Amino acid sequence: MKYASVIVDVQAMQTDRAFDYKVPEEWQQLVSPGMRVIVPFGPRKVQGFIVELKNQTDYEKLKSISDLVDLTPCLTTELIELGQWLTEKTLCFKVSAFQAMLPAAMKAKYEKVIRFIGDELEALPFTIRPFFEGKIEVDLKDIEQVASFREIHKEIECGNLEVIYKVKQKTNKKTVKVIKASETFSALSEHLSAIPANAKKQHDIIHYFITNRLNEIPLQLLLSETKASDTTVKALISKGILQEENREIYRDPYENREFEKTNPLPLNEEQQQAIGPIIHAIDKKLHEVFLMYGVTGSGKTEVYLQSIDKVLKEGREAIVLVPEISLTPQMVHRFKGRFGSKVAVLHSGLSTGEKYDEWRKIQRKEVQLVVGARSAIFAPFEKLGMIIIDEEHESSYKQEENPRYHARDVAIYRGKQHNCPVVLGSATPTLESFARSQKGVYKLLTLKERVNKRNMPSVEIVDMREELRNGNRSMFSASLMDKMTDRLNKHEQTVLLLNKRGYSSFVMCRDCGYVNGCPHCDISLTYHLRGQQLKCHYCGYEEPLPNTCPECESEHIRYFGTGTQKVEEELVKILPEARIIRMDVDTTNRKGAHEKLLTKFGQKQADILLGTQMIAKGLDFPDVTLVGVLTADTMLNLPDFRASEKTFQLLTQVSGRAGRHELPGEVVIQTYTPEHYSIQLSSQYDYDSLFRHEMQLRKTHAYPPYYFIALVTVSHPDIMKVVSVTETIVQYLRRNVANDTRILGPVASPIPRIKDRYRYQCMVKYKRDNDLHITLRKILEHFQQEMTTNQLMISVDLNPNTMM
Ligand SMILES: Nc1ncnc2c1ncn2[C@@H]1O[C@H](COP(=O)(O)OP(=O)(O)OP(=O)(O)O)[C@@H](O)[C@H]1O
Ligand SMILES: [Zn+2]
Ligand SMILES: [Zn+2]
Repeated sequence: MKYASVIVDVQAMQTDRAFDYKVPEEWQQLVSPGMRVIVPFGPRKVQGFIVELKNQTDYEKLKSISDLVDLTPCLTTELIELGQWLTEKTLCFKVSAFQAMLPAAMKAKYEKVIRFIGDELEALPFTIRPFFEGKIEVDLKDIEQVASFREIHKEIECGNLEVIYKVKQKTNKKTVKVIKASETFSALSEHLSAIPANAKKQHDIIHYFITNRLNEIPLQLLLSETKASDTTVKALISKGILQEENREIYRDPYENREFEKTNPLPLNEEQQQAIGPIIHAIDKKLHEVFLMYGVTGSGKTEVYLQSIDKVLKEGREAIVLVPEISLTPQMVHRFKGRFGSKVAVLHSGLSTGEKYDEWRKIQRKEVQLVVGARSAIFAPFEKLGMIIIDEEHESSYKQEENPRYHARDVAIYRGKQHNCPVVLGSATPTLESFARSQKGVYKLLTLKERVNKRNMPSVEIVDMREELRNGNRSMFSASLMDKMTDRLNKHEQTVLLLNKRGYSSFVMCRDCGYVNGCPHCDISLTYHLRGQQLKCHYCGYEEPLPNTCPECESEHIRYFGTGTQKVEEELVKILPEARIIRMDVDTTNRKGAHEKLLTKFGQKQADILLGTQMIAKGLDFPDVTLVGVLTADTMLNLPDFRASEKTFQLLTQVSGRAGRHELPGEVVIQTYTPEHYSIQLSSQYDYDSLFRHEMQLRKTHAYPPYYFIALVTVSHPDIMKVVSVTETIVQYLRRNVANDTRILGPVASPIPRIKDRYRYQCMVKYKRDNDLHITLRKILEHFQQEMTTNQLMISVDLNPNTMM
C-alpha cells in the first residue's frame, strides 16, 4: 500500500476528485480507508479523507502524506461509498458529503489525546508505559516524541489505548475520580497489619476493598460507604496502597434519569398484521421498503419497538429517525424504557460534546440502536438490521443546505447495502410515498384504527368570517371559547395550535398602508413583542418599532398578525383562571426548556398548552380532550405546490393529540377558507380522498410524484448579472434536456432579494432524464470561476422542499 487516494477539504469543482499521495514507510501498516490525513496541497496543508489505498499510481512525483489525523477510520467503507453516491445524487462536493456524516466535534478544532483503556499497564511497551503512570490520558504530541506511530497504533488495535478528540472550546470531557487498589487482595491484607491500629478509618477502607473484592470505586461512593474522609484516602494513596485516577465518563444527557423498564404489549390484530412482513424481512435479510400508514394513536411506535427487539436479538443494529421537534422526552423515554443502555440519542438539543460522545458509543459498537434526527442516518453501524423513519412526511428530513440530501433516500440506499428492511411510518404519508405503495414499490401496511378502537376526535370547522359578521372580533370563536371553558370546569386539558408557518406578524400604517420592509431583503420585517423590535428572519437585520409611519408620519401604525404572545395575552384576559404554558422559539431556546414545559403540562400543572408547530407531533397526554387550531389556512397561501398536502398533514397530526386514552376528544379548526378541500378532508380524516384529489392536481400541473423537480437558484448583488446568468442557464438547459423535460423560467424567486443579493430561478420538471445530472454539473463547472471570484452563487436543489 504505497499510495493513498485522498479527497481534500477544498470545496471547489477542480478539486472535487481524489488526489494521490505517497504513504511514508512508517505509516504503511497503519493507514486505512476512512481515515483523515493532513496533506500538502499547493502551498498549504489541508485535511483530507483517504478513500482508497493502492500499490500503483498514474502520477509521478507525488508528495507524501504529512500527518495522520485519525488512528482508527472515522468512516466505514460503506460510508465512503455512500459519500460517492450522495455526491452524484445531490451534486455536492465529495468532501461535503463526508463531512455531513461526522459529528460537529470532529469538524471543530480539537486536540488528540491518547487514553489508556487496557487492564494492565505492564501490557504497554516500555516506551509508552511511563506516560500512563498515574495518568490515564496523555497528549498524543507528547507520546509522539518517543514512540512511533506504529507502536501506538498496535496498542490501539489490541485495545490498550484509544484516541480521543478533545474539542477545544468549552466541551471538556467529564471525569470522575476513581480509587483503585494498587495491589492484590492478599497484599492488601498484609498492609493491614502494618497500619497503626489507631488509624481506624484506614483499616475500614482496606477492609472495604477486601470484603467487597473491589478493584476500583468512584471516590464519592467510597467516602459515603465507609464514612471516611478525603484525607484518609489521601494517606493510603501516599503509602502507595491505593491509587487515584480521573476517569472519563460519557456526558450522558439522560444520566440520573430513571427510565422505567417497559415490556412489549400484546399486539392487537392490526398491529400483528403489520409486524408480520417486517419480521419476515428481518429474518430473511431482505431489503424491502414498508410504508406503515397508521392513523394517529394506532400504535405504530409499539410495532417499531417490537421489530427493533427482533433485530437486536439477532445481533444486528437499528436506526430510528424521528423529526427534530418530535424527538421529545416522551419519545426518548419509550426507546430508553425498552432498550436501556443499548440506545444512543442524537439531536440538536445536545451540546457538541454530548453529540460526539453519543456518536462514539455508536462507532465503538457500545450501543445497538440510535434514535435521532436527520443526520443520525449516517450512524457508522456495520451490521444494520433495520431502519425506521417515523413521521416520514416531515419536511425536516430534507437537508436545506449542501449536501441537499433526503434522509429517506439515504435510508433506502443503506437498506440495500445491508439487505435490511426500511420502515416509513406516518398517519399522513407524503404523496410520493403513498403513490409508491400503490404501485407496489413500497409494501403498504395499514393501521386503520386507534388502539382499543377509540374513536378519532370529532372535528368542527368554524368559519371565522361568519364570527366577524356576528360581531366576534376576538381570535377565539364562540364555540372554541365554550369548549375551553368547559374543559377548565372539568379539569381536562386543551392544546392550542397557532399555525405560524407562512404567517408573519408585520407592522403596517393604517393611513397609507406602508409596511416596514428589510432594507437588504425583499420581505417585510417581523414584529417581536419582546424588546419592541422589528426583525428580518432572513438576514437578522433589526430596528426598533417606529412610533410614527416613516412614510406619512401618521401615528396609526399597527401591528398585524398573531404571535403566540399576543394569543397568550388575550387568553389571560378572557380565561383569567386558566393556567397557560406557551411553547414557541422564545420559550424553548434554552437547553432543556422544551422538556420542562412538557413535563409540567404532563403533570397537569397547566390547563392549556399554547404553541406553534412544535406541539403538533408525538405528544401523548391522557387528559387532553380538546385541540383548537387558531388559523388553519395560513400555509395555504404560500407559493408551494405542497401547501395543501402540508396543511392536511398538520391538521391531522394536531387533531391526533386529543382523546388518545379513555376520555373522548374534540377538535375545533378556525379558518377563513372553510371550503378548502384540505381543511374539509382533514376534518373527516379522509386521507384517501385527499390523495386522489391532490394526485389529480399534481398530474394536471406536472408536479411530483408525476414529475421530478430540480430548482436552480442564481443570486448576485447585481440584478442584471443575475438575469443574464439565469437566462444563459435556461438556454443551455433547453438545448440539452430530454424531450419531455420542461424548463420554466427564468423568473424572480418568491423572495426576490436576500442579504442584498438578487435572486432568480428556473425550474426543471422531468420524468426520466438520465443526462440531467450531468448537464446540471456542467453548468456548475461552467460558472465555477465566477462563483469563486465574482460573488456569483448558483444552487441546485434536486427535489426541493420549498420553492422560496
Ligand atoms: N397493543 C397495544 N395494547 C395496548 N396499548 C397499546 C398497544 N399498542 C400501543 N398502545 C398504546 O397506545 C398509545 C398510542 O400508541 P402510539 O403512540 O404507539 O401510536 P402512534 O401510532 O405512534 O401514534 P402517533 O402517530 O399519533 O404518534 C400509546 O400510549 C401506546 O402505549
Ligand atoms: Zn403611513
Ligand atoms: Zn433582511
